Amino acid sequence: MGEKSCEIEERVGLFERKEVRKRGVYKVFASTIFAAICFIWVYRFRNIPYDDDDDDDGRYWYWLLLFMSEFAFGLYWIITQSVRWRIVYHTPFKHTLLNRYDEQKLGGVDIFVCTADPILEPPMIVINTVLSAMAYNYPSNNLTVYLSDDGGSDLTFYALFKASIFSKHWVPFCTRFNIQPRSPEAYFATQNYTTNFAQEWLSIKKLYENMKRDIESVVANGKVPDDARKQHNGFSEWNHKTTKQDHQSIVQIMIDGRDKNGVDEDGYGLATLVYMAREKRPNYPHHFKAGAMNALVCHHYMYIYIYICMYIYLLSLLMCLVQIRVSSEITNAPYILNLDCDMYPNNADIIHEVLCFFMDEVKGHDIAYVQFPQNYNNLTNNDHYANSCLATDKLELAGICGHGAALYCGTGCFHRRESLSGTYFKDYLPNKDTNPKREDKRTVNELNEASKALATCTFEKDTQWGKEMGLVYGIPVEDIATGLAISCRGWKSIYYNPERKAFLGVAPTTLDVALVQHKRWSEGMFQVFFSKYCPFIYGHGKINFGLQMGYCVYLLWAPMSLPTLSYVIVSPITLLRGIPLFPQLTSLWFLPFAYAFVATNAYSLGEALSCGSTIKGWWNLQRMRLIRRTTSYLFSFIDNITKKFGLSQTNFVITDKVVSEDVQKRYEQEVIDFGNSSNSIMLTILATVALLNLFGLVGGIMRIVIMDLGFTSSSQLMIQIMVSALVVMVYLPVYEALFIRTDKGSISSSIMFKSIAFISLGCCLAHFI
Ligand SMILES: O=c1ccn([C@@H]2O[C@H](COP(=O)(O)OP(=O)(O)O[C@H]3O[C@H](CO)[C@@H](O)[C@H](O)[C@H]3O)[C@@H](O)[C@H]2O)c(=O)[nH]1
Ligand SMILES: [Mn+2]
Repeated sequence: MGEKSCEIEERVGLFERKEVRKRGVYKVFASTIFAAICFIWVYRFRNIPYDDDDDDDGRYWYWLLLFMSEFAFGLYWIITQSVRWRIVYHTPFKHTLLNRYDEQKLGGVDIFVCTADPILEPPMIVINTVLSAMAYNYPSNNLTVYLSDDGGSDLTFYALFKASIFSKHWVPFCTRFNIQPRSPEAYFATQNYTTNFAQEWLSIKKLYENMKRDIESVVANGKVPDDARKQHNGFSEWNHKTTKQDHQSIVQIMIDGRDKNGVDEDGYGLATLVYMAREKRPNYPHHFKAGAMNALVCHHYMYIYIYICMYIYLLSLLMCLVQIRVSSEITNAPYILNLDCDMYPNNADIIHEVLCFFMDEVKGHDIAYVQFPQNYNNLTNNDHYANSCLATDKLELAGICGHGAALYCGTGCFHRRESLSGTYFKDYLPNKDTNPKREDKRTVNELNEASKALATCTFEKDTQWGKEMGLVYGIPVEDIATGLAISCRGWKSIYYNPERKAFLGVAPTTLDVALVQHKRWSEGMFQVFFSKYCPFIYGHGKINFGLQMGYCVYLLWAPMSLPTLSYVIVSPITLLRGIPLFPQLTSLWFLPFAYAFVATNAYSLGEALSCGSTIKGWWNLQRMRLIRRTTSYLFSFIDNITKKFGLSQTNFVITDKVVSEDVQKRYEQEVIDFGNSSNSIMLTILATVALLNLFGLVGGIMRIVIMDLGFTSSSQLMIQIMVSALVVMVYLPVYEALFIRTDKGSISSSIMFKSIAFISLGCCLAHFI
């Protein structure tokens, strides 16, 4: 009986949690790899060549380096098991939700779109995201879209102004014909002319193209024409002195959902649309994206702050006045969706699904946020920059979910408002008033002015913003640190990867941009590891050990550069010098090395294929992994160290979202674009590693063939030959870019000469060890 009622209770929930079964086989397999790793450690430890003094060729040091590397690889492998041990998926039941609740009572959603630069992030991309967010299948009076413009640019404002007009046609078009995706650019690019509503299709497309032409020409000129300025009061906020780094706070409500004029062409209400550029002054740190997010989140808390002050200082009679003010905020919706400007909503029904998680009567109250994977709409078939992380999205993040949490990835994440403000779960009192649409009598102008005060530089001074409240400051991956902090305050979170992708963004299309992005990520994550937020310390006793380890899979990207680099340098150098470092083929000790290598790679290939990758895609991933580890991660490791000594400061290099035609063409042909690198030192290292392994491989083979080494000596060098051969195979496109290609995306000869100089210097030095 008890069992039965339990089953019904499961079914009446708004979502279901399912653990992937049959992981037993995997666990046995993983144990065999673990055994192999242990054997490798034992072999290294027992055979340290102390007494190799007959010819002092530095074998001891090379050996030690490999030992440390293998130790690190092994430990890292163990850490990665935490995200594969218990894989959990969630399914929401949105029909149950809609049957059970009146849609109007579901609660408001505030959508924050962040942009930072009208050149790197073209306003057309930004407004496509805004328009698709406005077109969600959700009651418009409960939907507000805020655009946070860290660029403080009137070009972006102009684009948003145009978009606000276009939305009056676009939103009803979307709902009338129930189309997807609702980003106009993506829609017109992928959905062909349809005969069902040909007339409307053509006319809306024309409207869109006119708007696009206007915006693009204004952006190209870099100046909003005077007649356009007259169309909206908001333009008066900009004058000739306004710059990106120096301007007052600007808040403009572009569409007021309460207003009679805030309706679409069919007479239905539209979502409220707000433009916001927080104040920026040269002397105040602005904390990049985290600062932008906090300026948006804080609306609500400013009032709570006033509320508390007044409570203490004023007569209780005044209380009701204050309360009126608290409840008469701009929106103060209970849920917040956070989006990067290039991540457009691709699934118009997703809000209902997310609310299933938050509103589940039994399991929903402790969920702080629901994170979606980062997906892209511009990937090539074999994804040659390995931008999509298929296995990460399908398995690893679901594996972290097995520990009751999700990684907050900065975009495509729905938050419960309180969880972002630093509230501990134990102190959380669910707000029963889910319909925050206030009966606010203030005019748009009054609201604009009131909100400006909340977006000033000084507002956060001496407060807990960026520390205990809001998104964490001072770390380039504010998202990861914030998510961890929320989990440690007792909240749960959910990772949800629905069939139809919820959001699509723009992936980097050149190697340079891809590496810079990974540098920022790995740097930020390693910084988290070394900050007070280190999961093992900060999370101790608050989150389970598996989750602490799960975080480290990502936080430790940067230091993993060192063992990888040691491997791909030591192996060719010792080949050139004929120093054996591995067991020979006939020795039993050869087995653990071979097994660990073959088993982990075969598994990773199988995993990638089962997650929808191609063989070539997997191969590309191996190349990118090696490139990232030897460049981006290395530099972020070094930068982290220099930062510790105060030699450099946190920075946030924005990912470039524009591409020239030439670059786009190479991208579509899956040809790696090495060119135009702002960071030629990364390319030099890349070329050095590639050439060194080529020389090592050739040198090693020649040594065996020409010097006619006996079987024993040559088989002792076999693993080193294989390591270098693998690097050479993975790096084939690098040699092509060095020696064959002549296009703009190839590697310049000056870089080649620099690397050859490096190698010669390195080999000379190696002789002195
Ligand atoms: O001073 C800044 C810098 C950036 N941004 C915005 O932050 C977002 C992410 O920047 P982007 O350059 O596209 O970085 P990505 O590497 O693509 O971003 C990922 O990684 C970041 C952390 O490194 C997270 O903040 C992002 O949400 C996540 O998508 C963009 O919308 C920017 O407009 C700001 O609002 N203010
Ligand atoms: Mn981005």
